[in-house]
Amino acid sequence: MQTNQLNQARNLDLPSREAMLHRAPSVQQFWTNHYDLLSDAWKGWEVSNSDTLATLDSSLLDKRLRDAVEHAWADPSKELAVQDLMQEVAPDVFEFQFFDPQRLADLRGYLEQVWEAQIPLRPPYGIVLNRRGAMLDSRSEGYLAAPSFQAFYRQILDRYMRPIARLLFPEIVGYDTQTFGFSIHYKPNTDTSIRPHTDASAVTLNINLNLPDESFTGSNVDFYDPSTGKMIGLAFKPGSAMIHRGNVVHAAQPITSGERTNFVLWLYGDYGRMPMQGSKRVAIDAKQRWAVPTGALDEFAPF
Ligand SMILES: O=C(O)CCC(=O)C(=O)O
Ligand SMILES: [Fe+2]
Repeated sequence: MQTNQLNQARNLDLPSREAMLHRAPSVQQFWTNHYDLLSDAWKGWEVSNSDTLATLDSSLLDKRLRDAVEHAWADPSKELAVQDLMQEVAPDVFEFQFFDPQRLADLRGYLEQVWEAQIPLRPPYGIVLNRRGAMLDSRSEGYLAAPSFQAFYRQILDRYMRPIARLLFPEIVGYDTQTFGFSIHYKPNTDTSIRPHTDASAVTLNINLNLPDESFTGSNVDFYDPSTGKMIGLAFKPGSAMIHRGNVVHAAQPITSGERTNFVLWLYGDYGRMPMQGSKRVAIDAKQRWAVPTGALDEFAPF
């Protein structure tokens, strides 16, 4: 009975933030031991909230992007129309409109209901422990396992992110079979910034979820420009996305007012493999880009 599991999940004793910060073995054990219970609880939650939960589908995405991507799936020779929507804003960093800002309220409303569900969610601790973030991929314990969210997440990765990434960074083909994702939230005095780092991904898609009236100051994401040795500061707009190779050094500047919410999605190869730095861009046929890998997802998680 999923309602029973929903109650059981809500009554679990969560590890303390202290223990999470120290990455105590008991914390990992907590999430591993309760993996199935928590997944079932999210299923039960979705059933009992089906009347009020927004429908998550491609209608939330920018229409131009959706149309160009749909055409490319139907006829890969049309893929350049997708590339035309991408703007190179730093060397090998591309910005484009991902969500329709007017539709983001549906997604954010859904995520608000997720927070109110009182089902334990594991926060991401890639570099820092982000308090109001969640793991999104089924390989991660304590992930957001609600089936409708998972279908949406998979659609974003398989139908949008992977072919777009292959178009921009052809050398990642074969290093893009596996998926990973988390959400992050910045707010002054809580989680404010991330120091310079690279991601353990072949490619990263970072999508902003701020509503049009949710402005913020600070919180630029800086990307390293190897030609000048300097960082280029870029600002997210509601629903905009940046896509870059995981090995580009980047950092999030402190947020000084407001809040910022993003989804961060990664692709890499089986068991975390990544292309070699500077590996050759091999030309491939457009048809190979617009395809979903047929192998199974493995269980490797970078954090
Ligand atoms: O602040 C951002 O949007 C970037 C986050 C990031 O680089 C990361 O979580 O690895
Ligand atoms: Fe990063």
